[in-house]
Amino acid sequence: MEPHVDDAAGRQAPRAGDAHIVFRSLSKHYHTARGPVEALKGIDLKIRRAEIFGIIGRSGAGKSSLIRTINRLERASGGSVEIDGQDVQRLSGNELVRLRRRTGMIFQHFNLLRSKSVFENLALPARAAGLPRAEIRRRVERLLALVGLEGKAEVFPSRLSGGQKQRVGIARALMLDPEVLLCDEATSALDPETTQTILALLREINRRLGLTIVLITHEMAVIREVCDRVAVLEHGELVESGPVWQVFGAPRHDATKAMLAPLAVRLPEDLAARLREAPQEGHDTLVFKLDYGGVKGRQDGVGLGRILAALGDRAMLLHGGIDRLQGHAQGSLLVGIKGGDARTALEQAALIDARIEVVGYV
Ligand SMILES: Nc1ncnc2c1ncn2[C@@H]1O[C@H](COP(=O)(O)OP(=O)(O)OP(=O)(O)O)[C@@H](O)[C@H]1O
Repeated sequence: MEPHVDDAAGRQAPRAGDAHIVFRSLSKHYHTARGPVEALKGIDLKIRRAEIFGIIGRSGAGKSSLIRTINRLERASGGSVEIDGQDVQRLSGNELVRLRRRTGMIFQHFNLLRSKSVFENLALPARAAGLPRAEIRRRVERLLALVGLEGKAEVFPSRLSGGQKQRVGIARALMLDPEVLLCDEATSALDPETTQTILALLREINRRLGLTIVLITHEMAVIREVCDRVAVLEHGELVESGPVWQVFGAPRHDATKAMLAPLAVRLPEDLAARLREAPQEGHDTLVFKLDYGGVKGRQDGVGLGRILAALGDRAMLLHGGIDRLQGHAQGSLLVGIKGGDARTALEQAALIDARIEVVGYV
């Protein structure tokens, strides 16, 4: 098929999946009274056009510093950040203004002007960009409809719920038709139900407008719900990245495992209370965990026949379940085998295509 050509110079039109934002050996340090703080160290990362990309990390890992280098709210100390091949570090004043128009941003606390109506909040950046009045009015109407706030143009932010304020924030970020939307903890101030509706809206915007969305969050459920790929930062370094099903299905780095721990299947309290390290009188059921996920090719589910064939009919499913993440089966099953000799049981379990961890005996 002929490549689609979009401009007079014959350049190829950007396509979903192309590299859109590229960090090369990016570093950032801050000068503080107590000396330099290395917030980012040698980050190499590509974010693709039209994907939803999540950045996670514990507090102080460098998430805000990283996202803020994209629209140069922070300058890098070394390396580069490119958008469509353009090094944002090298932009002149006017080019920087244009870059900021191409990268909308939304914030945890919405950052709306309280003394201005919704209309005015949306109109301000457009006026600064020199858009004609009629066009501003058209855009405000279209975007308020897109975010589900028709009829709210004259309302003041104080009369809106948190979720509605974030919808205004999203509409404002879209006023200048950006190609990138940066989300800085955009749902962290919202209750779980409102979070779901905002995430659904971000998904819809991503699909309908083909926007590249980069979000930082400390909420793993947000990443799981909405992101295509994810990167994990720890002490300013990129420690792992990949599709969410892979990183969440089989986390490799301790920082990732620690952040995902709250989502992990754990031994229920009643069993945990009876748990022993070795078999004893009355504690002779070997308990182990089978972890499924993060493995290429396992899309259909987990074969019960194989579990039964390997572990025999003394095996009991104690707890857990299998979920689906981006079309991949993943989850954990806690299995018990009564009176089983641990070694034989584990050798048998190894025949099942899962990661195995002995929990103890109950
Ligand atoms: N303006 C600044 N001046 C000095 N140090 C800073 C500044 N901004 C961030 N830092 C330091 O840089 C490191 C990375 O901070 P950053 O805010 O990027 O991390 P984060 O992962 O976003 O953290 P959090 O989840 O707590 O917001 C931290 O050690 C932080 O204290």
